[in-house]
Amino acid sequence: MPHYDLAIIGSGSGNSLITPHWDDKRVALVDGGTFGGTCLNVGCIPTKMFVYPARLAGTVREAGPLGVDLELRGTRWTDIRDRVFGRIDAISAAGRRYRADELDHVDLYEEHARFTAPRTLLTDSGAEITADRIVVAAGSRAVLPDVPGMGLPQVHTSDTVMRLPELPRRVLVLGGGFIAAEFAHVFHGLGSDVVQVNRSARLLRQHDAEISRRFTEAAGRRWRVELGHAITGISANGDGSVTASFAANDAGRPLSVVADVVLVATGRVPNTDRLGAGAAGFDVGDDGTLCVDDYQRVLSGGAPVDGVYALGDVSNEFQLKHVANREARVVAHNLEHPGAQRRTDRSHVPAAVFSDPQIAAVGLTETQARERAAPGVDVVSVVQDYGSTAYGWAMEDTEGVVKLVAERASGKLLGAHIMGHEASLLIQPLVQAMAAGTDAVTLARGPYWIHPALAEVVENALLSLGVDVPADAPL
Ligand SMILES: Cc1cc2nc3c(=O)[nH]c(=O)nc-3n(C[C@H](O)[C@H](O)[C@H](O)COP(=O)(O)OP(=O)(O)OC[C@H]3O[C@@H](n4cnc5c(N)ncnc54)[C@H](O)[C@@H]3O)c2cc1C
Ligand SMILES: NC(=O)c1ccc[n+]([C@@H]2O[C@H](COP(=O)([O-])OP(=O)(O)OC[C@H]3O[C@@H](n4cnc5c(N)ncnc54)[C@H](O)[C@@H]3O)[C@@H](O)[C@H]2O)c1
Repeated sequence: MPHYDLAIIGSGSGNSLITPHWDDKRVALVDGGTFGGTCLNVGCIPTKMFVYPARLAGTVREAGPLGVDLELRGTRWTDIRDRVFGRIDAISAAGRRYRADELDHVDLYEEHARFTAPRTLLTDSGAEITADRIVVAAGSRAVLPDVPGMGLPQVHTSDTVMRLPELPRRVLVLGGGFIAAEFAHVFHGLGSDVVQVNRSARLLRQHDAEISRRFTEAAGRRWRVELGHAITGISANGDGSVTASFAANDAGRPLSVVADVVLVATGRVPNTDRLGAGAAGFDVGDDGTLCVDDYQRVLSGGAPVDGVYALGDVSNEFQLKHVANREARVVAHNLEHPGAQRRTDRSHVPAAVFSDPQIAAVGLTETQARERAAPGVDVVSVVQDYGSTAYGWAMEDTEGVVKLVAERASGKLLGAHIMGHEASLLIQPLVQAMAAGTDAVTLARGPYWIHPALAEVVENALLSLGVDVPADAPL
């Protein structure tokens, strides 16, 4: 039975734990999927490499009102796909080769493993691995509704839909979250007829209600959006297409949609259930996450298990790569400095939805801020249009908004929500301010804001927020 100083389940964010500290020690890296994990192979990176060309195609629509008559002669799906995976597959292969062949102190196990005891793993081929320290970085996977037809070859998840042999003529997108919003934009932008069907009444409903409402309307202006319908089944038609059937949530009419490809984007679950967490006695949350404390130590009966850590989608509810990366840095430190353990700070985690329009958010929604406000604390909010700034005029923008939520008396920023061009860039000064504890007045009046950059919409939102301005505030 091989024994290691460190065993890691998952070659996504887990791969970054193999620092020079381990050069003179023995490390096992176990991954039953594609080397490099979700973000690299089927997640953040390839999706954004599809989003960008889809966005370029969309500029044709935006240019006309500005007096620039562009014509879209077509998009080349196979060229786009091959550019994306030509780059990504090579990175995954090189990473795999490095770990498998070039590092004497690392053993790569390319199979699924589960715990049989807190520091013992059993792989599918029967190899038993013990280690002084084990890190679980096993990620999450897509879940599909339990209805007939989900096994049809036309039905895809984000794992497979980017490798299609050709651009489908008709795409049905199921769901109203991040993945659905991004892929509806990709396929619409590249030229497919897209129908997005969501069970609830708004898209991106975890977002601030104002943003969610505005995004639902904006998406409906681009592709067909059907709300309040739950899938009941998918059946194959004789011509290679499928028909998906939906029941209305209320007394409304049922719906059926014919499509060549169905993308199911109805959420992801942590891979905890396939890890033998029960055999090891680890705590599992109601949402299926492996329970960890602030130091990323896996818990058993509420107490940390010596030497066992977890990070990323398997153990946090964010399911975001920048959170997994941060947690990996904390775990790497804690493995290397057992006497000086550090905590993960998750207080101001931003996220962006790379759809059209783009969305970015950090902190509380207005509803959450009002519900959570301490007695006597007044919460204020503002919605500032991109179109109220000079750059917004240049763009002839009619959709973009910055929404801010803050405490009136202290000016403390509680939440920021942006929809529109490069929302993911515009939000970053607000993320920085919230992380550093900079109040709205100081952020608005301290630094210079470049004129007439689009960032002025953030400056103007801060200035119109309605927080109290101290007498000695910068002018
Ligand atoms: C379509 C899509 C787009 C996304 N876009 C973004 C984005 O733009 N920005 C963002 O921040 N996040 C995005 N995410 C989320 C992001 O990809 C994840 O949060 C991140 O990859 C999680 O990293 P991880 O290390 O926790 O897990 P992963 O990268 O999933 O790694 C887990 C690895 O563990 C392996 N594994 C699992 N169980 C076992 C086992 N029992 N034995 C052996 N191996 C096992 C798997 O094969 C996998 O390789 C996206 C996700 C998807 C699906
Ligand atoms: N840009 C990014 O950062 C990015 C991009 C993609 C994915 N991600 C991460 O991946 C995670 C998973 O993405 P996702 O879009 O699959 O999940 P999600 O949780 O964002 O959305 C799931 C959607 O599916 C719907 N749904 C759930 N069960 C359903 C059912 N049975 N029938 C119909 N609809 C159903 C939900 O109402 C919701 O609209 C996200 O939470 C996010 O953290 C991030």
